[in-house]
This record gives sequence, C-alpha cells and structure tokens, in this order.
Amino acid sequence: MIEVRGLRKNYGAKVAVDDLSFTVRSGQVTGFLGPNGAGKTTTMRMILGLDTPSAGIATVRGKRYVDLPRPMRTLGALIDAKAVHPSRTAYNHLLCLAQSNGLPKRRVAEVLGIVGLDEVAGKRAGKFSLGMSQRLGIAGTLLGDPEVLMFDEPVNGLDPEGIRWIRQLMRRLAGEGRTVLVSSHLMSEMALTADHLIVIGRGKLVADSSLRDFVEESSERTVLVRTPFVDEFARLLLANGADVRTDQAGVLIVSGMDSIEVGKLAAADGVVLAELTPQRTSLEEAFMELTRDSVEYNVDEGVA
Ligand SMILES: Nc1ncnc2c1ncn2[C@@H]1O[C@H](COP(=O)(O)OP(=O)(O)OP(=O)(O)O)[C@@H](O)[C@H]1O
Repeated sequence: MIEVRGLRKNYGAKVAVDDLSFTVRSGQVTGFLGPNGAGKTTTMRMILGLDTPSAGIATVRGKRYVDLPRPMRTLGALIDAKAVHPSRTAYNHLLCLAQSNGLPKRRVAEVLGIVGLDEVAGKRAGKFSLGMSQRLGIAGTLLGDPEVLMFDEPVNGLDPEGIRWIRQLMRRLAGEGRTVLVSSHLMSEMALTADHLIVIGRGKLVADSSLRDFVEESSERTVLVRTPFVDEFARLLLANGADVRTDQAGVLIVSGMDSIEVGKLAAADGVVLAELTPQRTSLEEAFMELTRDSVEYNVDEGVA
C-alpha cells in the first residue's frame, strides 16, 4: 500500500505538486493519470525518496521509503529505463543491483527469465532497444520480489507487442496481490490496464475512483438527432429541459434526455427524424475535458 498525504513540491515559485492525498491499494493496478507536466514523476520521485517534499508525507507500507529497512524488498520502482551504465551487460547490471542491496544472486537469473531477457543477458545495456531497456528496468524492480511496484510511463515509445507485454505483466503482478502504481498521460492505455484511477492536473487531485465509476460518471451520454427541422426541434428540446448543441448542419447533439424521450417528443410534435442515435463520449474525451484547465501547454493558446 502507498499512502500520500498532503504532499507538496515547490520548485521556486512553481508548485509541481499541490496538496496531494491518495491511497494506492494492493491487488489492483492503479493508473496515475495526468497530462504532461501534471506532476506524476515528481510525486513518484517523492514516494521513492529521490525528492524531498516541501510539505506532506508519502509512505510505502506505513513507512517513508528512506526509513524502510530493506527498501528493494518492499518497493520496486522504474522511473527512467535508460538510467543504466551502457557498457555493463544486462546480467552484470542486475548483479550489481542485487549485491549492493543484499539480494541473492539467484534472483538475477530469475528476473531475467520473468522479463524474457535470458538470451541477451550477456549483451551490453547500451546496445539495447527502448523495449529491451524497459524490460531490463522492470527486471531491476522485481529483484527484491517487492510487494509494491511503481512504474513511470512504462509504455512510452514502445511498439504494440511491448505495450501488450507490459500490460499483461502489470495485470499479473496485481493478480499476485501486489500494489501496482503506473503513470501515463494516455487515458486509452489506462482504460485497458487499470482497475483504479488517480487523475491529477497541475499537481492537484482531479479524480480518485475505480475505472468503472470513472467510465460511468465521466463519459457523458448524448443523443445524436438528424432532422430537416433542426431549429424548430432544437427549440422544442430546449423548452422540454434538454441541452442542445449542433456540430454540423442538420444534426443536433442532445444531452439531459435519453433517446426514447427525444423520440417521443419528436413523435408527439410530428417532427420527422432521419436519425436518432444514443452515443457516449470516449474516455479519452472525458479525460481531456476533466483536465482541460490544467494542461500546461495548450495547443490553441501556445503557452498556458
Ligand atoms: N527539478 C525541477 N526543477 C524545476 N521544475 C521542475 C523540476 N522537475 C519538475 N518540474 C516541473 O514540475 C512540473 C511537474 O513535472 P513532472 O515531471 O512531475 O510532471 P509529469 O506529470 O511527470 O509530466 P511528464 O509526463 O511530462 O513527465 C512541471 O511543470 C515541471 O516543469
């Protein structure tokens, strides 16, 4: 379990993380979502004791990371997959990590097997592709067989096969009862991987809910109506309490009323409908809507 309470990080006048509190539970994958610059890496670095909070506290199984007696046996974290000595072989990299953390040598071969790097164990890490580096980084997190795992944007830049592999590994680790926190700026990715979502924007908590609830609450239900009588029907819908907007000629997007009610209203008033389709905004749209005010660099405005 990871607990974050009132966590804050200032860089001069910049507030990177702003009074953040959340709990990451065991046995599930928790997606840590936010647009670029939202403060995900900074939060993870504070959980890992790499950055000191300006205020608040982050604990792993009840203790600050720096106070854990055998940290790698409790928390395995991957923040930067390229932070490996390039001339070291994969095997030696893991062996150094194991030895400096009092972990048994046999774990090196075991984790190389888990991530599927056994055949390239003797290759220099500097020659590894991004996907292989990511696997090596993950092997390092698993060395201590920790109960808690944390990955910062693990699928960034990976090909579909690499993404699928990471997704399955996260699910497996959570299935074994571990606590898995994984950051991403892609809602679509988290929708496929996470059970629970913690969403932040500009360092602040925006949402903390199960994926199911997030889908239910965030994805707005609308009804698409195509009719030759847009103006008249829009007035009728508004008068009956619906919200109406129009994206293209001859089409109304109705919210606040389901498709049956819209159909009944049209029938009662003799309005001819060419189409009546219930629709749902995508999760990606819901996420963008939720964090719209907190995106650091807005395409329309240049710099926020
Ligand atoms: N060492 C630092 N000095 C000054 N500002 C920093 C530092 N580290 C991060 N920041 C700023 O803090 C904010 C949060 O950055 P952070 O890297 O935590 O965000 P993020 O959500 O991980 O985004 P990304 O996905 O782009 O890495 C950003 O505005 C960033 O520029």
